[in-house]
Amino acid sequence: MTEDVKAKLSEYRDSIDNIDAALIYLLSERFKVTEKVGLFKKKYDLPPADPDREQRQITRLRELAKSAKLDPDFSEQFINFVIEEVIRNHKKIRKS
Ligand SMILES: O=C(O)C(=O)C[C@]1(C(=O)O)C=C[C@@H](O)C=C1
Repeated sequence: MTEDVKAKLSEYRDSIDNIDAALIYLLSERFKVTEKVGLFKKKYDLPPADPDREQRQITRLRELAKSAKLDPDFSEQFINFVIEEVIRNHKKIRKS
């Protein structure tokens, strides 16, 4: 690798590191809110999962992904992955 190539790759990676940090902070904020939702659902005896809400989120995010030139299937997989973890947390809170 030439010095120029190394420098360019390092520049791209610095940018990736910043974006990854932003994603972690955003996810952390999302999970702080969903923890409140979990406690709220426990208090009012609401079910951990709401499939209708999930479907609306998926539809909305797929549209947003298209306009952002991101793969809508990837976006759907990503939000499903996050929601799965939220539901697991809601169930834990419910049992606590
Ligand atoms: O909106 C809710 O009811 C939530 O519990 C939050 C959330 C989400 O993470 O977005 C999680 C589980 C539900 O199935 C739907 C959405």
